Amino acid sequence: MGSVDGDGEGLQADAGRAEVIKWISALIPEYGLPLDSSDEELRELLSDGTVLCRILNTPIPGVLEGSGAGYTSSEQRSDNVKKFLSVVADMGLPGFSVMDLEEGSMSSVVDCLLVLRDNLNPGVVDDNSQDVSKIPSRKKWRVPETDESLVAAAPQGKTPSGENRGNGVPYPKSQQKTPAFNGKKLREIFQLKRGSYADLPAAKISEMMHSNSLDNAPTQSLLTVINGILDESIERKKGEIPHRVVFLLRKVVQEIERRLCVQAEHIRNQNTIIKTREEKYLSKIKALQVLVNGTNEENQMTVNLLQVVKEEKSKIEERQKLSEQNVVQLIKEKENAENMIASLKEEMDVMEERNRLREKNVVKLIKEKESDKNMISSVKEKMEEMNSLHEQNVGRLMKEKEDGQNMISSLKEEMKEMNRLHEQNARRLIKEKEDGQNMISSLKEELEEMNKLHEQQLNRFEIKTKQMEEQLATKVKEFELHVLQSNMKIEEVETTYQQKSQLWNKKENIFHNYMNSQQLYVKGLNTSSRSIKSDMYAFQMKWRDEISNLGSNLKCLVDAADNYHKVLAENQKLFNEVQELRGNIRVYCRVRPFLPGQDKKSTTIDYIGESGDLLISNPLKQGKDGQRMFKFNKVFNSFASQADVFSDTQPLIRSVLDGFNVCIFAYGQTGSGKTYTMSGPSTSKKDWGVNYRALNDLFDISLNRRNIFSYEVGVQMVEIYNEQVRDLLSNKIAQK
Ligand SMILES: Nc1ncnc2c1ncn2[C@@H]1O[C@H](COP(=O)(O)OP(=O)(O)OP(=O)(O)O)[C@@H](O)[C@H]1O
Repeated sequence: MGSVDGDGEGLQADAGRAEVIKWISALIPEYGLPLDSSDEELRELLSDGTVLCRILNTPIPGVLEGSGAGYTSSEQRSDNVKKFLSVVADMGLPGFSVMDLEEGSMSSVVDCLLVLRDNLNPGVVDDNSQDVSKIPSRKKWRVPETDESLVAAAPQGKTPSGENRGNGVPYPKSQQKTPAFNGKKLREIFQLKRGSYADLPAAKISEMMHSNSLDNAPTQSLLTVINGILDESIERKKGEIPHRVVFLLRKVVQEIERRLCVQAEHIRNQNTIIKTREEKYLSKIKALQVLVNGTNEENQMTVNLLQVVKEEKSKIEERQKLSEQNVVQLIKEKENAENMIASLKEEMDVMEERNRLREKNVVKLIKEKESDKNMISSVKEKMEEMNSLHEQNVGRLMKEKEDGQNMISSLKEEMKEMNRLHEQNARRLIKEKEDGQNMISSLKEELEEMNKLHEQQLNRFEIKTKQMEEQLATKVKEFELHVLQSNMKIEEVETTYQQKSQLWNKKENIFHNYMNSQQLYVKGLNTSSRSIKSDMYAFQMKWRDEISNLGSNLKCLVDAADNYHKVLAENQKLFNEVQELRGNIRVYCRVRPFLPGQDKKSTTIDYIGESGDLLISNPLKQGKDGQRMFKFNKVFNSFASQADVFSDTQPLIRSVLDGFNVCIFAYGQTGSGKTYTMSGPSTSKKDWGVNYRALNDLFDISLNRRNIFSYEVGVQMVEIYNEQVRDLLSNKIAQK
């Protein structure tokens, strides 16, 4: 007894690969591979991408245009694979790396194809069947709690940048999809009344699915479609939601999810832009503040410089004042010196006056001397006169000598007295003269000394005056030079000061203008920043409201999905009841076509009815026995395919997975086609008999329900021949 559940990963991989090979063989029979093919054989089949494109093109014709078979260059092969991956990504399914197709494990490729098969479910399941394969996918779309989870759950192929999602394959843009869907049809779908979604033709839904109209549809319309489908599914308890509608529902939910992601991304981008702008504005404001501070510092420096210039100016003014004071002092000194010179001149005048007086005195003394001389001469004359008189007297006296001897003696005495007196006077006069002469000489000496002193003083004064005049002149010159230099310096400083002050005035004006413009600019920036902030706030509020609306809608959707599970369970129950009502025991008849070499004219089939009637005619028998009518649940004519035969038994397979016992067996004479019907003439999927198809369905459904149920499948193959049961899978040949 063999079990399909493998314990190891290798077994699982083999089973998966076999599934994929089975599916590919069914879709494209000419590429059929044996089920036990290796990874390398599968890689060889898929590596040029043609088979992958055909896998998509077969159930969805035209989804990949221009990806035909035949000789393909390496670029074409790569293009084919990329196209395939882009469509898979657009469907929101996991992909694989192009490198996986070239080397290494094929597990990711096999997984991708299995999921794709589950999603496409190509032609095996009819429209009435319940496609439970969406259950795990719906679980994947569960409404995320936060924005981050929204982004994480988003289909990566829908990222705005359209970049790889880790496998190095770029996703195509929406323009690469199938031709545009007619907008009218989309509106019809969006405006459908409740209960009419299931009636939408598959072609219309398929057309819409492969267009980009969902991308352009308003979110409210998409939500209306979801609500409509869910309402309809709840109301249609006895029916099921067709696969195409479920696929539409899934597509719509996927679109909403994508929009949520895009919106979240958009909000995040807007936030980043606002933050960047804010940082930019802050840095600009900082730069302006730095500029203002720098300008203030520059101003401060200029003010300091001006202060220094002012101080220098005040120093120069002080120096000028000092110089002026010096000049005044020098002028005063000059005046003093002049006064001194004047006083000295006056003194000199006084001395000259004195000298003049002294000269006058000397003249007076000389005059007195002369008068004394005159007096002496007059005295001498008088004495001569007296002598003459005396002689006259002597004569007379002689005469009177006798008479006058006495008198002569007395006269002699008198004369002697007179001579003594005269000698005394002469001596006194001589003395006086000598005194006068001494006085004159002393006066002369004194005068000479005075003159010498005066001359010396004069010379000194003159030298001093000259020196002072020279000093004064040099000082005046120096002072004039100094004053000139100071004036020049003051002029220079004043000019530079004026120039600098003009420059700084200009700079100040420019700076003021610049500051005003910058302040206006900053005000403008602040205003625009505030308006942008308020816009963004409004925008965020709007998006928050919209996201909360979407959240509540999605919550409703989740609730509806929960209800959908309940309805699904009810539907399953109802389905099994319907199967029971159709009959627990069903008998089908299959008419085998003639084998090669058999005479086709010898057929006994007269009539095959739609409701299971079979009329057999036997030309060898006459009358009633010649024709016999049989009644079956259904009769398959000789042209019925394996799939036709299986289609009626297929619903029963699901009942097996819901816990019902089902037995299908073939009955008939040797060579009637039992083995053909149950097993099929070959392993090609087209030729699969009921067994293979039933097992395939079992595996498919159990795989789709793997997140909900865990099934254990066992296979037993027995043959009952001549009322003896034989185990056909036993290794022991004789075991019964
Ligand atoms: N529907 C059919 N179309 C074409 N060929 C058929 C069909 N059914 C049976 N055959 C052919 O008829 C022959 C006999 O079929 P098959 O072996 O299935 O008969 P059987 O009932 O299993 O015989 P047995 O009881 O001896 O095993 C086979 O060659 C098979 O290919």
